[in-house]
Order: sequence, then structure tokens, then C-alpha cells
Amino acid sequence: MALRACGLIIFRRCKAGISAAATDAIEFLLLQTSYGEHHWTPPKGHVDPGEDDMSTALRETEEEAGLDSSHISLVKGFHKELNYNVQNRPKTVIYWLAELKDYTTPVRLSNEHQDYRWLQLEEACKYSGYQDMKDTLKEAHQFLLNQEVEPRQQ
Ligand SMILES: Nc1nc2c(ncn2[C@@H]2O[C@H](COP(=O)(O)OP(=O)(O)OP(=O)(O)OP(=O)(O)OC[C@H]3O[C@@H](n4cnc5c(=O)[nH]c(N)nc54)[C@H](O)[C@@H]3O)[C@@H](O)[C@H]2O)c(=O)[nH]1
Repeated sequence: MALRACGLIIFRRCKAGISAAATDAIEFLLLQTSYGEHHWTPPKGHVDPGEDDMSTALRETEEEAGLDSSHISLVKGFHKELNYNVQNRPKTVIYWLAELKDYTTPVRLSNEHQDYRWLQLEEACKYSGYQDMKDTLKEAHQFLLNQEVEPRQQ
């Protein structure tokens, strides 16, 4: 059976970017592991026995970034499944999208991570390096762009 992990792609919007250029102000949170290849991913982790996927995503986000459900708003309609191999075992990772409500809320790392960054799309893709995560970040960004355009057309 595939390993299963769940997490949240957390983003925040810079205060300065409220007008037409708002989308340039979107920053994604990536955490760098303190072990292994020191790779960068959004907060996520393995599903515990009996735990549902969303509970895992929220628990891991709180454990790894110190952000709980009072700090974030889930974005409805965005859900992405990544499938890759880890040491020759298939792994499935489910991500939802969530906005940090207050731009200034601090991130608090656990000992699983050694660093974090808030990154605009292009930089976030470079830090990740994985094609499937780059595609996911681009899709999330586009999803947010579409959301911003729609209200203005009404
Ligand atoms: N000392 C030590 N300890 C480790 C190590 N390893 C784990 N621990 C322990 O496990 C606990 C973590 O538990 P959780 O937090 O519950 O799980 P996850 O968050 O799921 O964490 P993982 O790091 O296990 O899983 P991934 O991020 O999935 O990385 C696995 C590999 O997949 C590749 N990869 C990553 N992302 C992508 C992607 O987006 N796209 C693609 N295509 N590939 C991607 C990349 O090649 C990477 O090397 C830690 O506390 C440690 O104690 C290790 O090497 N040394």
C-alpha cells in the first residue's frame, strides 16, 4: 500500500498588494527539512492510523509551522494529489490550500525543519525543485488569480 501524507499549501498576501497587482503579492510557505536532502515542501506529514486526511493536514501544519486553524482560512475548491516514490515505495500526498489570515503571524518550526521561507511563485518553484510540486504551486497561484478576477466582473 502507498504511504499517505497530507498537508496544506499555505500562502499569505503582502499588505501592499491589495490593488490590481495583488496577485504578485502572494507568498507561499515552504519549510526546509533538518534531515536528509534538506528539501523544501509545504507543511505536511504522514496520516496516523484512524486519522482522516484533513485532520492530518491541520495537525502537521500546527506541529511543523505553529499555525493552527485559527490562523488560516481554507480555500474552497482547491485540492491536489501528488504521487511519487520514496525509496522505491509509492507515496501519495494530498494538499489543500489555505491563506494565513494575518500576514504578520510568526511561523514556529519544530525540530523536523531548520528553516522556512515565504516565497513568490517563481522562487517557490526554484526552492521546491520537484516538477509535480512546481505544477501544483502554479495551479494554486492560477486558482487564486481566477478568484480575484471573478468578483470584479460581476
Ligand atoms: N534522520 C532522518 N529522518 C528522516 C528522514 N526522512 C524522514 N525522516 C523522519 O521522518 C519524519 C517525517 O515525518 P512526517 O513529517 O510525518 O512525514 P513527511 O512530511 O511526509 O516527511 P518526509 O521527509 O519523510 O517525506 P517527503 O517530504 O515526501 O520526502 C521524501 C522524499 O520524497 C521526495 N519528495 C519530497 N517532496 C516531493 C515532491 O513534492 N515531489 C516529488 N516528486 N518528490 C518529493 C524527496 O526526494 C524526499 O527525499 C521526520 O521527523 C524524520 O524524523 C531522513 O532522511 N533522515
